[in-house]
Amino acid sequence: MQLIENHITTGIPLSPKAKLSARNVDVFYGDKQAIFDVSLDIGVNEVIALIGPSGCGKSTFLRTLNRMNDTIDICKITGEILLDNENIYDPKVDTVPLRARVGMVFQKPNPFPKSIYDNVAYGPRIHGLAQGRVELDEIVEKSLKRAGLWNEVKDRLHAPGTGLSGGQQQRLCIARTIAVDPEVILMDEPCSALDPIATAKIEELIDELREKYTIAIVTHSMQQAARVSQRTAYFHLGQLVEVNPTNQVFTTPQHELTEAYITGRFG
Ligand SMILES: Nc1ncnc2c1ncn2[C@@H]1O[C@H](COP(=O)(O)OP(=O)(O)OP(=O)(O)O)[C@@H](O)[C@H]1O
Repeated sequence: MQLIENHITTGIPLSPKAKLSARNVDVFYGDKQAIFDVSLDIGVNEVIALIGPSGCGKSTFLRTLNRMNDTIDICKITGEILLDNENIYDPKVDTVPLRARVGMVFQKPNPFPKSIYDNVAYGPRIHGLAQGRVELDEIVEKSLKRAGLWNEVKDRLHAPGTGLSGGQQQRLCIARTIAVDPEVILMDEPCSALDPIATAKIEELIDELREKYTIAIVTHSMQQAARVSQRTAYFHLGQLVEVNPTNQVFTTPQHELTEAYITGRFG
């Protein structure tokens, strides 16, 4: 693998404080290297979009940020991911509370086969976040409100989550993530299974969630990256080629590979 010259990877977040910092991260699936020496800071209350051609390693990199790759046996990671300056790959880090702090929303909405209420209450119950029913009810209501779903479901909280529309299911999954009070939300193409109206709702929601959380979103849609993110990171063949303010990436990209991608010359 030839390393790409002239990375534009200063990686300095727009906000002064980094919430997550990747340092020299390499990822291997067996003998095959999928991520090459990626360093990137993600700021507090920032939405960063990860873009690039299919197979460039966006999802792999995203999954390093909450050790979701641990679930893949052949996957090995070197380097460091610092969350508030602590390396999440330190052997003493427990991945269960880590994944509550750094929650994840997947491409395909994946509610549990439980009621709407129990989907949201699940995490708070296992993490012991509520003292009793009243507190749990409050967490469920607050999370559904924050995910913009409360008004649509408040009269049927005990109906199955899987009975909702695709867009509602994705907002339910966001409510489930929010319910355990995360600090970072990772989103892996959260709208790719949704229609344009449901997509617009999730995009509005991402903008609102930014006030409270740090968000990293993988997207195939450059329009979506432009609408929701403050910075955009362009990946190419497992390398981080450029990270810059989103409007700059889409108007005056600094690297020729970014320019080729955004002008549709490959991807
Ligand atoms: N579980 C796995 N086992 C082996 N190789 C994998 C695995 N997951 C991803 N890869 C490989 O790692 C590389 C990066 O894949 P990844 O899914 O991270 O890219 P991506 O940019 O998110 O792609 P896409 O946009 O198509 O979702 C690819 O070559 C892919 O084949």
